[in-house]
Amino acid sequence: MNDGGLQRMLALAEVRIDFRGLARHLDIDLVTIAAATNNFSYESKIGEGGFGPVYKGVLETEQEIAVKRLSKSSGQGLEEFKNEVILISKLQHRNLVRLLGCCIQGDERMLIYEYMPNKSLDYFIFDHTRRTLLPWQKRFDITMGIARGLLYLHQDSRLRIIHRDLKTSNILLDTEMNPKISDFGIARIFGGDQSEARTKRVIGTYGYMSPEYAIDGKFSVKSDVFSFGVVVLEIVIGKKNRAFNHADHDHNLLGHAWLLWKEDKALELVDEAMKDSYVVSQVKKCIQVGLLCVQKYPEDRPIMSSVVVMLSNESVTLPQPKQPGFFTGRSSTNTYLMSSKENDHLSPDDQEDNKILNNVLSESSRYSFSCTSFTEGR
Ligand SMILES: Nc1ncnc2c1ncn2[C@@H]1O[C@H](COP(=O)(O)OP(=O)(O)OP(=O)(O)O)[C@@H](O)[C@H]1O
Repeated sequence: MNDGGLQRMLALAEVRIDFRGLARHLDIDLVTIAAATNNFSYESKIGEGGFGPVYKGVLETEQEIAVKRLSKSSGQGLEEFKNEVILISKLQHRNLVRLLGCCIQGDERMLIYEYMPNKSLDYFIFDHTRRTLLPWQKRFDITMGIARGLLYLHQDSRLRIIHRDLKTSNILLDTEMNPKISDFGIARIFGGDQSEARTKRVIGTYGYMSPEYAIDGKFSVKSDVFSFGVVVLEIVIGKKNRAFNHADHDHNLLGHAWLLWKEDKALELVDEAMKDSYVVSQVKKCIQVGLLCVQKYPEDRPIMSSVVVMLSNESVTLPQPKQPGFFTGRSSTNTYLMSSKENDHLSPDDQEDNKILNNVLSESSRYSFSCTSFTEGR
């Protein structure tokens, strides 16, 4: 075993040993949670994620909580559940959602978080009316907050953590609309100087996954950076990458942004809802940073510490973004392939990517599939 593998094993062993103590420390019993959520009543339910329903509750101390109740058919095993508990309980940053406790009793597994009254970022930016509640300055602050939260995960916390499912709906908003990254169910810890891993079980959300992760199962800080880039572009443009379509071409939001960027028409991308509120230099910078993050090759993408510097420093000169990964969208015939005319303009590499994509992407937005001949990094 190489040094990276050994260090990762040690890091994992450390957190697993910790788990026994942590579980006791964080344990909230079922009776308390049932009382807080009015026995998981229909009225208390605030959402439903890939792993099960989420309820709002109020503890006796009057603290508001969000209870993520793992459904028995969710596919999230005890391991993934423990993973989320271990990870979040060890992390403390103002841009990460705080875990208050967990419950493992009989068949029941629950995670108890601080309650975020303003739901998630997608609830605002993809809604025709609510998007007006997020003027430019707020969107910029949210972008910075997400960048700082991700930087903490990648570099500043005691562990190096790859989130693997960063997306607009995983950014929760507190009372002041500060962003908090949530949903660590499939996050992975890297040990020592490990920088990349492969998995046979690719889980994530189409529209946010980098090409190397979706196709090869390879993940690293750079695959999170790709997802971050998609989120940044969605924040500025106010449209969802996956749902985007355009009358003149078959590109997704990334491809569309790249086309306009190259034609020096980036400002045409800006969400109409904030037409009067944005700062041109900041908006252009965010689009450029977004495009740098979604570049096809991981080595071309910046790391999060550079992203934070780029976003917060007016005088930094940024490189020109190269072609994004996965920039073709869904055509009207519901295929992920570009039209043959457009496909002809692509390099053989990209044509191959498109073919593979067409084969692997299913209709469900959250999916899991196996890549052959890769070893599981776990
Ligand atoms: N701490 C919280 N406070 C308030 N609402 C929350 C909280 N956590 C989750 N929610 C709400 O519950 C919904 C479901 O969240 P969850 O994290 O389980 O899934 P998701 O991110 O929407 O989807 P997926 O599991 O497919 O990634 C979210 O849309 C969000 O509005």
